[in-house]
Amino acid sequence: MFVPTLMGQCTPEQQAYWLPRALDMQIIGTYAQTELGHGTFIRGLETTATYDPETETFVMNSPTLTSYKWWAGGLAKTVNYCIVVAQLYTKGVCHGTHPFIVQIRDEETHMPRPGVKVGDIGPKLGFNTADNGYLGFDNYRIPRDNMMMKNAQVLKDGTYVKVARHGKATYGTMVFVRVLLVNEAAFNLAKACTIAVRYSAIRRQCSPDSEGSELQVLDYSTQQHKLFICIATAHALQLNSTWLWKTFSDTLAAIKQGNVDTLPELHALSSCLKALSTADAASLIEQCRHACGGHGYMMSSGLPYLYAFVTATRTYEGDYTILLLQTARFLVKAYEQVEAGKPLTPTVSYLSQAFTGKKLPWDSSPDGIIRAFQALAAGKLSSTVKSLRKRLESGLSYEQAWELSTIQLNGAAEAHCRAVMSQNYKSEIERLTVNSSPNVKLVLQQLYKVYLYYWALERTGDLLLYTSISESDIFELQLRYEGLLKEIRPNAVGIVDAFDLRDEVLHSALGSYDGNVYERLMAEAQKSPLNAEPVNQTFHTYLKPMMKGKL
Ligand SMILES: CCCCCCCCCCCCCCCCC/C=C/C(=O)SCCNC(=O)CCNC(=O)[C@H](O)C(C)(C)COP(=O)(O)OP(=O)(O)OC[C@H]1O[C@@H](n2cnc3c(N)ncnc32)[C@H](O)[C@@H]1OP(=O)(O)O
Ligand SMILES: Cc1cc2nc3c(=O)[nH]c(=O)nc-3n(C[C@H](O)[C@H](O)[C@H](O)COP(=O)(O)OP(=O)(O)OC[C@H]3O[C@@H](n4cnc5c(N)ncnc54)[C@H](O)[C@@H]3O)c2cc1C
Repeated sequence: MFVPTLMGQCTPEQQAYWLPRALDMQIIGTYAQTELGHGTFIRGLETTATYDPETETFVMNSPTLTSYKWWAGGLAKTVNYCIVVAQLYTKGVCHGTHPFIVQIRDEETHMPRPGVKVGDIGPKLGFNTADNGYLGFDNYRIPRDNMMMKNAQVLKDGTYVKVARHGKATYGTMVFVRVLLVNEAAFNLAKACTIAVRYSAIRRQCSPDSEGSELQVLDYSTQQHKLFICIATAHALQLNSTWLWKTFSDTLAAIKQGNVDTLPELHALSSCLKALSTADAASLIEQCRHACGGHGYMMSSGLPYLYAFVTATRTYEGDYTILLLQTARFLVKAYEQVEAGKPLTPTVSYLSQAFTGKKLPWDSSPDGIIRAFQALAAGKLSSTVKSLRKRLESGLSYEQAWELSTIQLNGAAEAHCRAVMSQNYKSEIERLTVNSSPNVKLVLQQLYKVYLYYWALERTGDLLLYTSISESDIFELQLRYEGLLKEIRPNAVGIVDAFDLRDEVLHSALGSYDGNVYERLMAEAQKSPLNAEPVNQTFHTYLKPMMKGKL
């Protein structure tokens, strides 16, 4: 995050100085925004940067315990510089949070600079190879030029000048990383399903009839139900990530031309796609672990590590709930635009036909299911706005009414995102397979149908509310879904092989290409330090005395 922030928040002159140093690794940096007391609410950050025109420096301070920076990766022991987000004061006025480049350690000795308190935050659920750190300042001075001045400037005399065309321009790095995280979610989920599907083809358990041989666990319908949605979702996330990257690049190009009109839509999309992709990837990676039974619980399966790594992505760079609420703000505005007969931006354009007051006629084709997801999102949005307005009519302030409606707002944003993801999944497959063989097309279509049927069956309650789906339609869809799993089964191992992930990348005794699961589990077990000696010294120190009654 250090380098993208240098790229996004510095003037060309600042970039010319800092970027080559960072890219050459002459300096190592991190992004220190979150504090002990605040992560989500950026405006509530407490670190201060007060401009002193006498010395043309900013004085950095951590006025409270809760103002200590907390979490930045590599901050504890590795980095010597960091980007610190602090409340800017000049001429006695607070101008809100701004980013600063701060040297925290000596470039030669690596000692913390006087006035800098830095350390490690301790062990975490995962990410323990990263030295996430804390950081505090005691009247620590940095040169005026170290304020990142692309979007706002403090002149030598202390005059504050706002440059950016958009109030949230300094949040740009977060948007960029949210876009990247959708790709990360796809990649890590692909790893987990490669491990679990390969293992399920090797693992045999139970025999349906007492005479026959035991079945590969991959042949059980319930195992297919657990795993094929993981493969389908990995593709859904990958294709949505490519699409989002293009949307991001287009918006960035427009902003460079001075046009910020598409930024709100990008923010709404990157927020909900980051939220849903990281949450889905984490829960499906855990599902892959369940699918591997006891051996999935071994660190050597690779799955616990993957889960611990990915579940953090649901929180960092904007917590799941918080980001869905950001999308909800955008959706409520879109609702108001429909009411006012104003045009809508592309990803919410479906709303213009959705508020008919009638249930959408059920159609079980893929296009029909996508329309049903859109109807569901529109229906939820409409009910949410009704709740919001009822609360306003009862005399509550907008903020109070909004807070009381946040459960519904999150539901509407999640439904919207699922509809967007489903639509993109389908259209990206169609676009990318124009010249593909019929077999490749068939397999990819089977996968996106699994995604659509799975989520339709997960949301039958909502579909009953907002579409004309009947009990027999649901029954028919369930049978179709179960049939599809059987069609995919013969190709399942080939499909995960096609992710083309090398054994070194999977790092799993269960998921290696050669399928030598048991040999690898045993070889990994031999690495346990407890196997280094036939009798462990704790036997003599504790067990034997206890057994002899001498403890
Ligand atoms: C394709 C290339 C592939 C390469 C692959 C390489 C792989 C690389 C792997 C990548 C993995 C990277 C891993 C890096 C490790 C990361 C470690 C983690 C780092 C961090 O976590 S850094 C800290 C992140 N912190 C957060 O995200 C905090 C979350 N909080 C917020 O974002 C905000 O506080 C807020 C949005 C919740 C609220 O902000 P605020 O109070 O200021 O705003 P309001 O709610 O009042 O809203 C006001 C209006 O502003 C709009 N808004 C808000 N944010 C944005 C934005 N970012 N952009 C545009 N607009 C924004 C709101 O929508 C409001 O608009 P409205 O019109 O008034 O409704
Ligand atoms: C592994 C890891 C690496 C990280 N790396 C960095 C880094 O490099 N740099 C950095 O600056 N930060 C980093 N972070 C911090 C991260 O960005 C924050 O933890 C994250 O943004 C969430 O903020 P928080 O911890 O303050 O959670 P909180 O906001 O305290 O959330 C706690 C709970 O309250 C809920 N909540 C909060 N506000 C509201 C609201 N308004 N409405 C409804 N519910 C609400 C949340 O949904 C959540 O359930 C990292 C975190 C982790 C876990």
